[in-house]
Amino acid sequence: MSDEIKKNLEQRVKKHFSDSIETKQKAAETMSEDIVRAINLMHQALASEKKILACGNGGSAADAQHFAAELVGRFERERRELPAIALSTDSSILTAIANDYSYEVIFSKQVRALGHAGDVLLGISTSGNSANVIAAIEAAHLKGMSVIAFTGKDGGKIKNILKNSDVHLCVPADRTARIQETHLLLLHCLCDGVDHLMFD
Ligand SMILES: O=C(CO)[C@@H](O)[C@H](O)[C@H](O)[C@H](O)COP(=O)(O)O
Ligand SMILES: [Zn+2]
Repeated sequence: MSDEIKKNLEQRVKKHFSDSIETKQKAAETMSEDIVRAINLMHQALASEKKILACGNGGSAADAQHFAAELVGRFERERRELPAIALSTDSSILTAIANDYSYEVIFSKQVRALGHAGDVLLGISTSGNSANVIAAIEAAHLKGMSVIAFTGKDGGKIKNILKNSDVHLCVPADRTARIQETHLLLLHCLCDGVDHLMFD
């Protein structure tokens, strides 16, 4: 690799870092109040023995799993297990529903199967437009569940279907990578906030 190519790549890497930092700083300024609302919603559900269902596609599927692992296993401290299920993990359920019905209903059918009133759905979509996350939110509402939606860009279609009692955390960025990086930070804020309220 030539020195010029190396230098160019280093510049690109540094730009990712500075853009990511900038997005997160902007998010801290504009989103903190709503992040606290999300912590409160999740804490109220978990303190009443209710559970969290989480869903998303691609990188957001990984985020849903990451979050469920931190609630069921642990985040930063030893504490009792907290109930959470990622709806993106069971390949038999996912392939059967996508094959027999459609990809659009892979999460909503699981919400109808597993969700109860008082549970919380965490729906993650950087565009706010993934049809299967939208269908999951609609199914959650019909079940009497609350919704926390992680989006970005202009919030997409999801921003129009949320209720006042739901929480919409829309990252102020247009690039999917920046939005996803900030979503991960939001998840860790939720884990920390819930642990603090429940176990400190
Ligand atoms: O991780 C990435 C891109 O960084 C991709 O896998 C990305 O998550 C997928 O394209 C998703 O299908 C995008 O869906 P969404 O965030 O718009 O709901
Ligand atoms: Zn990604």
